Amino acid sequence: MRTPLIAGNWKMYKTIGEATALVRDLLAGLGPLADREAIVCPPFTALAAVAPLVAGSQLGLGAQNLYPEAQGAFTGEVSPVMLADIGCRYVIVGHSERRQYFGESDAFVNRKLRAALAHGLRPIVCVGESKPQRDAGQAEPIVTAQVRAALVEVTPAQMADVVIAYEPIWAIGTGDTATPADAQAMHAAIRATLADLYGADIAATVRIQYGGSVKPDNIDELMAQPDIDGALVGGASLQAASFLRIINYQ
Ligand SMILES: O=C(CO)COP(=O)(O)O
Repeated sequence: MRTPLIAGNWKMYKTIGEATALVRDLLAGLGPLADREAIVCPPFTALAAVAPLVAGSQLGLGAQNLYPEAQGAFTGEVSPVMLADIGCRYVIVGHSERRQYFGESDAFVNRKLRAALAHGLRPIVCVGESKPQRDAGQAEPIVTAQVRAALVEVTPAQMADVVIAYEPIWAIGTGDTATPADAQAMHAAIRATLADLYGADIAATVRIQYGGSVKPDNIDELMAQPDIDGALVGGASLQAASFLRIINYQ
């Protein structure tokens, strides 16, 4: 019912030359993807070079951020219209690095998510707790509150295009991944929140990815969990061999 989505978030890595080389390697190594979807999210500067390479291929394209207006005097920003124009289908919103380093609030993340939807992009909205929050037993209320805040004024019909990524902050870039059981518990709590907001039928269709130190050696057990519908992969998406192994999870 839910087609798992494996997404590579390249963050601030890869020149145009490095990006196109990686995409060529991925395309060369990718077998048929019957039961799953795979995308890459390069930095803005590489999108135009990567787009024609992946067009018509099995690899989809996403961006890492957007500004929630179609156009205007917003120096340095990139609009959803521009991302759709360049060939993006997905866009990451609310990554913890943006919340932490660029002060993005829940309300701003919600604006971005709705702007993405309004322009035909599928938002991948990131939620996740910090280590002190987890240690204080607050992980679940914090994450489910982030989900509710991100989805303010999002209609049931629009939920078909929304992807949620649970990324515990303490697991990002640390090698310290959540256990499959802990990740599953949080994914189930997120799905229960979606059921509360939209009903069980819609909640059952929304894809919830796990992110945070996803590697070739832990992807299989993560994907075996019933509520884990894909992965948002940082470091291990920067090399073709490791990302291909993750895409080809068992
Ligand atoms: O933040 C992440 C993906 O958005 C996860 O990064 P790592 O896979 O490098 O931990």
